[in-house]
Amino acid sequence: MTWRDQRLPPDHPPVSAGKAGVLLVNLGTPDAPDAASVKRYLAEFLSDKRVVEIPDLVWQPILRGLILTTRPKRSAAAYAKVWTPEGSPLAVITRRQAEAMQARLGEGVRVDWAMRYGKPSIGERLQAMMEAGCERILLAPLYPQYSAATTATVVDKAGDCLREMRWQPALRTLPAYHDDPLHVDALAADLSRQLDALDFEPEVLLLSFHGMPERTLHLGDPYHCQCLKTSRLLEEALGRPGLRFRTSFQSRFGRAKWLEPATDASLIEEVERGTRRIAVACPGFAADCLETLEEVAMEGRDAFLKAGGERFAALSCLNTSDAGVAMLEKMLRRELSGWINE
Ligand SMILES: C=CC1=C(C)c2cc3[nH]c(cc4nc(cc5[nH]c(cc1n2)c(C)c5CCC(=O)O)C(CCC(=O)O)=C4C)c(C)c3C=C
Ligand SMILES: [Fe+2]
Ligand SMILES: [Fe+2]
Repeated sequence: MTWRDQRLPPDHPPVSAGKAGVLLVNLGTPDAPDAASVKRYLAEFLSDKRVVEIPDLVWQPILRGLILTTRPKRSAAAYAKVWTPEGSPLAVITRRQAEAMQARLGEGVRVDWAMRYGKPSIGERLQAMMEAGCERILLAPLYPQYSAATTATVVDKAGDCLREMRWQPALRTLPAYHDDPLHVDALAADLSRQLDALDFEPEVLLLSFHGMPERTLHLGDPYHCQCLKTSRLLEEALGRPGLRFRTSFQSRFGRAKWLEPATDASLIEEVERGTRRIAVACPGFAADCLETLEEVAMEGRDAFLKAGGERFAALSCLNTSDAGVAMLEKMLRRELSGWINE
């Protein structure tokens, strides 16, 4: 007989315990594609010291006085172009990924999802999981490549929330999976399927990753190297000798130097060197979002065609594709080892 089988005294608070849970986390997104919601979201996101590594005394006046007075309107217009009836693509896809994992992992594990910035928050979902009896939680930041600005800040936030709990869950975290054969094979299978379905043959496959300030590379962030490794492994796994591969970094923010080459400049450079047919994939994003659907698939396409390119295809992220959910299930089962019946 375990303590759980014993009868509790009548005045004892209710006990619900013994389960394992998985919390999928992605970056975060505004509640609505309007300037006020985007402002709230950006204020939280860009005040994170893991994201903008400038002392508050210098940064907060720039953020409050300049960025939050100009950017929300422009970003809201971009969000409006990709918003769906169910909400922001990033939130909708992350929720569907969690639903797919719940169906695959079964009732023995509780699967939930959260956003690092905005809603549903990590704190709210961790609390709900604890209340549902999850004494063991696998925190899964859905970033294939590690960076302090993404992966680490998810763990920081979970730590902040746990600090407030009397009864804490045991915590595991999903490591970055940039070179995990499960990830590389899933990307290769899914991108092959999409390339085969195109009505043209691209000359170039551009692999576009979210950028980071170049300084973070010199400070020891492994993000840049992990992006390049994903690219190399993906090129090998795709095995398409007729296709030329190229890696670039998108979404530059602020005045500092960011990782290069930039995606927008690379697209124009390709046209200048004679490329007319291109496909772009974003293997640093687990789910399609503003950066892939608007910046690459809309802005990138327009710029490429305007410069003289003829065919442009933006390929989807793994999202809830067969390859994507099969990969996620295998990775989660591996990380849950010993916590669930295999
Ligand atoms: C995939 C990894 C990501 C890294 C690394 C990353 C670093 C990073 N981002 C900014 C600034 C912004 N990013 C924005 C959107 C955004 N970023 C990621 C992912 C990474 N960011 C995603 C998935 C998204 C999309 C969110 C969505 O709602 O769809 C934005 C907001 C949009 C805008 O106003 O342009 C900003 C700002 C910095 C400064 C940074 C590294 C230091
Ligand atoms: Fe970003
Ligand atoms: Fe590197």
